[in-house]
Amino acid sequence: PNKQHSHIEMRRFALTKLRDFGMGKRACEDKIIEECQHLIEVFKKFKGEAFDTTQSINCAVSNIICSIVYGSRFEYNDPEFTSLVDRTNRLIRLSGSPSIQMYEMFPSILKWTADRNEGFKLVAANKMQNLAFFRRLKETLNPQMCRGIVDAFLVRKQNLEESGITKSHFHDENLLITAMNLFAAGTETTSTTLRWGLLLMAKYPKIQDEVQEELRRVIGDRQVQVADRKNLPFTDAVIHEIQRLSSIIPTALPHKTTRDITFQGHFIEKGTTVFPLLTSVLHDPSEWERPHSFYPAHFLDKEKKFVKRDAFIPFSAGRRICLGESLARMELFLFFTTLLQHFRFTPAPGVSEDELDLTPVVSITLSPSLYKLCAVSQM
Ligand code: HEM
Repeated sequence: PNKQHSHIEMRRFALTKLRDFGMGKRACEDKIIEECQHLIEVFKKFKGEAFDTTQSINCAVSNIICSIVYGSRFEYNDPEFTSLVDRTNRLIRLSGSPSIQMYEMFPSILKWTADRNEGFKLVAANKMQNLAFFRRLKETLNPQMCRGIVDAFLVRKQNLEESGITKSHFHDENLLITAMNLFAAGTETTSTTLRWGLLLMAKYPKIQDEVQEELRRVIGDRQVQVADRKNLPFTDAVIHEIQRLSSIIPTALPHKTTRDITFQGHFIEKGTTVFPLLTSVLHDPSEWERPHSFYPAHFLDKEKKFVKRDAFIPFSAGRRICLGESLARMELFLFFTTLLQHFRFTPAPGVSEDELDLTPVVSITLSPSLYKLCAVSQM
C-alpha cells in the first residue's frame, strides 16, 4: 500500500506540475515552436541527402521534456544531453528484448542475463547524470521562481521539512524516479510516432501531397499554431492515422485488477496482472474499415470533416491513461506540420516507395526499422 500511495501522490504531483509548466498552454506551444526551428536547421544541413532522422528527432522531443523537468533545453551536440538521450533510447530497446521480457515473467529462474547487466549500468549512468543536474539546480534554487518540475519538487520538500514533516513521499529517490520516468515516457513515444509519420509520408507520396496542399492553402508560409488544427482536418486525420496504424505501445503497461471480475467470459481474480492490448482495439476489424492499411479517411466524414473515433486509444484509457497525452498531441501536431511545411520527404536514392519497410522493431514500443530519408527543402 505504501508503494501504491507513493505512486498515487507522485502521479498527482507530476500531473499538476506538468500543467503548471505548460502542458496544453501557450508557453509550451512556444517552446515546441522554438524547438521546431532547431530541428529544421539540422534537417537542412543534410541538403536533401538521405539520413537517419532518429537522433535529431530524439533530441528535439527530449528538449521539450527537459524544459519542463529541468527548466532548460540543451544543444544537440552537448555530450551530457546526447548521452542521456542515447542511454534512454538503448534502455527502452533493452527492456523489450526477449531476455529481459523473460526475466520480467520468470525472475527467479533467470536471475542474471547480459542485457539486464547492461540495463543496470545504463540506469546507474542516467542516475548519476540526473544527480549532477539536480545539484546544479539546488545551488541556484529560487522558491519564488521555479524553472521546472525539479525545482517545484525541491521547494515542496523544503517546505515540508521546514514545517517539521520529515517522512513524506518528497524524497530524493522519488525525485530521481519522477524525472527519469518523465524523460523516458515523454521522449521515445513521441519521437517514434514522428518517425513513423515521416516514413509513412515517404511511402505514400499522394497522402503527403494532400497534407502539403492543405498546409499551403490554410497556413501558407507562416508558423503553424495549435489553434490551426481545427482548420486542418486532413492533416489532423493523417496524424491520428499514423498513431492508430503504428500502435506504438501495443500492450500498454501492466495493471493489477482491483477486484474479482469476469471479462469476456473469463474469471480474473483480484490482484492478477493484466496487460490491456491496445492494438486489439486500434486494429479491430469491427471498428475500422481498413484496420491494417494507412487510411486517413478513418478519421474523416463524407464532407471531409475530422471525426473522432471511440476506438482511437493509443494513450490507453481510464484512470491510468497517459499522463502526457495533451503534451504529446501538441508536440505531434506542431513538429509534424512544421516539418511538412518545410520539407518534402522521399526515400533514399535507389529505394522505391514500395521498398520502404513498415515491419516494426519489437520492444516495449514498436518503432520503425532503421531507415534513411531525404528531406528536400521546400521553403
Ligand atoms: C505519442 C506519444 C505518447 C503515447 C502514444 C503514450 C502512450 C502511453 C500509454 C499507452 C501509457 C500507458 C497507460 C496505461 O497504463 O494504461 C502511457 C503512460 C504514461 N505516459 Fe505516455 N504516451 C505518449 C507521450 C507521453 C509524454 C510526452 C509524456 C510526458 C509527460 C508521457 C507520460 C506518461 C506517464 C508518466 C505515464 C505513466 C502514467 C501512470 O503510470 O500512471 N507520455 N503513455
